[in-house]
Amino acid sequence: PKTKLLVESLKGMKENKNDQWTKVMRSVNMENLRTGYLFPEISRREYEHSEKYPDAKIIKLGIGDTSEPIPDCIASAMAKQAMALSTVEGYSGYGDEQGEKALRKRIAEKFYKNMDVKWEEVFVSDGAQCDISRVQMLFGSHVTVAVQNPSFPAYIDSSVIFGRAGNLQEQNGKYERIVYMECTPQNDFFPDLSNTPRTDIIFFCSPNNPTGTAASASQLRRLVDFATANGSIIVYDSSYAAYISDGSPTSIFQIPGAKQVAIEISSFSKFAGFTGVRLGWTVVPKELSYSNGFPIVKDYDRIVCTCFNGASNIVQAGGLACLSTEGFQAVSKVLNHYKENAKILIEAFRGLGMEVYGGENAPYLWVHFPGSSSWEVFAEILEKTHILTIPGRGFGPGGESYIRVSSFGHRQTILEASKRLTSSLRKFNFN
Ligand SMILES: Cc1ncc(COP(=O)(O)O)c(CN[C@@H](CCC(=O)O)C(=O)O)c1O
Repeated sequence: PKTKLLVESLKGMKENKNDQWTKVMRSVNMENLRTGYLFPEISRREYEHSEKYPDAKIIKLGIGDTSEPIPDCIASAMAKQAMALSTVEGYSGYGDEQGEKALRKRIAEKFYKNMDVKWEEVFVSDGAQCDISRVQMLFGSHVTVAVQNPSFPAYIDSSVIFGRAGNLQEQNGKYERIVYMECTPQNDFFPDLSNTPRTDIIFFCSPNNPTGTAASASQLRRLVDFATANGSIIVYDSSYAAYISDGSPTSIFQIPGAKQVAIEISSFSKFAGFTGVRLGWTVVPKELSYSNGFPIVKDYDRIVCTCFNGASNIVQAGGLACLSTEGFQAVSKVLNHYKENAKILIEAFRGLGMEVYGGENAPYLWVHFPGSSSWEVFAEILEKTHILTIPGRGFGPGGESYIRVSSFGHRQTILEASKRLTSSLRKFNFN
């Protein structure tokens, strides 16, 4: 297969007779990424549609990008920090690559109370997306990976880039070395671990993108027991934990024993509107070790120091403000706005007799169109209502016949989307 990829890349070079080429061969892992990353493709479709219908008011319920302004007390804290940099006494240069101690301590207190997570195990970053790849740097290309199916694409695509996915199997759209753990309404979106092969790494996202469901304490207990029995490492993505409304665990570290088997990645993006500001964190417990007993946190610290020079001091000031009493009350109000949006959209789809999952513990609805191609449903909804969603197939084979609908948006926009969907979906003929 590698030869096949090499031949293809050489063929690619021959088609381009005029360009000046280097003599450096393209990575076979990059060659193996056979499709573009999902979200830029959605943006491209949006652009195409806006070209076709220049007067249409496109409603964006696709990419999970927040829409409401950052509360003033938080933006002011960032502005204040920015202005301080213009003074001799306020100026500061490189900070600790692991993050400012005050913010690390505040994150540990706010999100990991009574979970025995120490501030020294919290690494502040420029976002969860980047940390997914930094965590991947911890492991060799021989390492085996399991993901939920459907799954946020970054876990699969970064595994391909790091050479631990094998080749894409065209017939089923799966990478041959990745274990896909089926998550469906039939199994309450939690994989059947008794039929799941052992892998070194298990990526697990809860609340889940794209299904919008949150794993229960008993399910996560089973996941931790499974990883403990197999000597595996769970990479747990809790980027949507702030949306949990039904008492499900907000962290894997609420489960006893998780500190011996899990790393947790999280983000300010979705609860504080920091998608463009860029702030996240990763918890690597001191108890977590490789098979030779070496503490993984030491390698993660080395990676952070070598590959990342720390999150912006201005942004970290914003992060601290988010976690103040005033700041967290303010962002909680915005969270409730998005939760209300989700209820409006659920009502619209359920009013049409559709199967809708998620939306209670996450800002995503997972809407089922049995027997339909998700890309066709996506295209038909965009064409008929000028509403952008995301085809479930973009999250893996398990997403076929679903679309993901995000609840980020101004209230008027969501009400307009609800009206359009209600009036138009009845006429759709999905089969
Ligand atoms: C599960 C999960 N983890 C991490 C991230 C990224 O977090 P940052 O802290 O902002 O880096 C997202 C964003 N998913 C969004 C945006 C997709 C994108 O543009 O990459 C989504 O699924 O629509 C996510 O859904």
